[in-house]
Amino acid sequence: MASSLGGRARRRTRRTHPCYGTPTRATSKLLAVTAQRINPSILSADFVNLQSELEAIASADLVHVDVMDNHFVPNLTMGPPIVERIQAVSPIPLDVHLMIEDADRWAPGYAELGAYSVTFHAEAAADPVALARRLREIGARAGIALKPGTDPDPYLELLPEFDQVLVMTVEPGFGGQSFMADMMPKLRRFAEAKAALGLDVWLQVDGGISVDTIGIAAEAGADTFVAGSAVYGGVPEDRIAQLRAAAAHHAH
Ligand SMILES: O=C(CO)[C@H](O)[C@H](O)COP(=O)(O)O
Repeated sequence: MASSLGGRARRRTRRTHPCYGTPTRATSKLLAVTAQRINPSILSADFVNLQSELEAIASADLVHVDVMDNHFVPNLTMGPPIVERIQAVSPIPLDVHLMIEDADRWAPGYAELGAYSVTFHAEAAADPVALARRLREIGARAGIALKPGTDPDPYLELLPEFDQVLVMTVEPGFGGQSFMADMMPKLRRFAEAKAALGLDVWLQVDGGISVDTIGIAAEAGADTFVAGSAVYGGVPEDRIAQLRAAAAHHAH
């Protein structure tokens, strides 16, 4: 599939991290024994000072970049030009979360600009498997996200096609919402499928993650935690350390 980001979608050097290396299928195998990941969401950062806000979270694992189009969700954030600049200056790899319609068309461009991981919504993709394969072919980790109301069943058997599953623990669109503990049975279904299939797919949660809720998600099988207001609502480095400690307490 050709990229639809026009001249901006030049292939970029993928920003790697000493802990991760290049995100190939082989690397993915090595990551089977890794611990949990804390991915701050820059949705809660000061958008006027993004570079210093990125430097403030250098102790995190990946930076979660929320791309919203005001169609798939009722909010608008950024597109390829800004993500490309974030990619250029971020001290840690990019975990791009696309909350946009027509993911089949737009997602490959984010992989081409060098994002380490690109997650699209199941509800916004016509052919999730073909799209995931395309993302992997470009060199990114392929993620699929499910809104709270989306049935996990069709995706359980597709798990080998993905490097990450994002179980939304709020309705996508805004930071600062309350954690939906009733998403834990869905998360457990994916954790069980992951174990049964012997996969190292990352299970991510996003929305309302704090020191009070991260343990609930970790207990249900999450290993990758997105936190916006919980990180940027204080001193980011301290908040990241606190979240890491709280998650580790409940690690599987
Ligand atoms: O995807 C998102 C919203 O759709 C954000 O990543 C999420 O809301 C993070 O914010 P918070 O941790 O404050 O809930």
